[in-house]
Amino acid sequence: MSVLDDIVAGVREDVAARQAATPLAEVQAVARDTRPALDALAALRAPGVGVIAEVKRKSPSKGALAAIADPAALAVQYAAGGARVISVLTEGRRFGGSHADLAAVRAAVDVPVLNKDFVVSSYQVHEARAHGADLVLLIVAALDQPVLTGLLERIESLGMTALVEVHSEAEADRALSAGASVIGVNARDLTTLSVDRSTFERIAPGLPSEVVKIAESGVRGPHDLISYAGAGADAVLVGEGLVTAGDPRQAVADLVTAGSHPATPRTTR
Ligand SMILES: O=C(O)c1ccccc1NCC(=O)[C@H](O)[C@H](O)COP(=O)(O)O
Repeated sequence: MSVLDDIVAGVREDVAARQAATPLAEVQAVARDTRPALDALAALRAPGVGVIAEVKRKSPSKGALAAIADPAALAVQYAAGGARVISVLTEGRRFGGSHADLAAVRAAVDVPVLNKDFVVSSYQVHEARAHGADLVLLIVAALDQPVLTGLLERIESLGMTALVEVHSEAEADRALSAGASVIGVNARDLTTLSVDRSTFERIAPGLPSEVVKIAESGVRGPHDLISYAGAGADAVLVGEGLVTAGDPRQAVADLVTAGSHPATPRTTR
């Protein structure tokens, strides 16, 4: 079984347990009372290369990364450094996250918040909204085409934005067919877990100019952001490089400075 299949199997079990405890109608009722989603597309289309800063405790590839006792405090540091979006990993078994993390971050910052998880059912989309998410990740490799399209439509019907993650040209075609307007190219191979930044350079130039292009994984400093920007990134998504930094606010600020430098290229729309 691949890492992705293993993670998704655990997610399905956890979702079934949550749904048995809290029926969809209750989650939807909470979602209806939640502040409307922020316009993440506008944030991602702002000038300069944006930084999506991730709250990430551990991962299958690296194990424990950072204790993060107070995810909201970390998110406040990220926002103070100029992060355009905060990403919160909510998968529990392999990443140590939770919806409580998502809600705490949402309450602490004013920038859009991404729910980064392995979403395979519409129940999770409603959970994301009920906990204040503005964006929701969809991983093409984990979804067949009708489910991908249906989840994307559900996300948008709730006023949120879908970040559709791909690892190959074929997956990028599927993301576009489903109607994605924000596509993340993840440099981390979900079979080997190795990071190859050239994946973005290969896939991004083939995406339509109006699609927002996010380079995910492998950013360890401004030089990586500049390199992704040269290949057309509108934003980078950074986890490990920030949660392991001594000063996360400064680490984000250094990336933001690199991303807003006039010499840093960015796709023109
Ligand atoms: O990080 C992992 O090991 C991982 C393994 C399997 C599926 C997803 C995984 N990570 C999720 C992400 O996409 C990253 O957290 C995100 O892109 C940030 O990456 P990084 O800056 O390299 O921590």
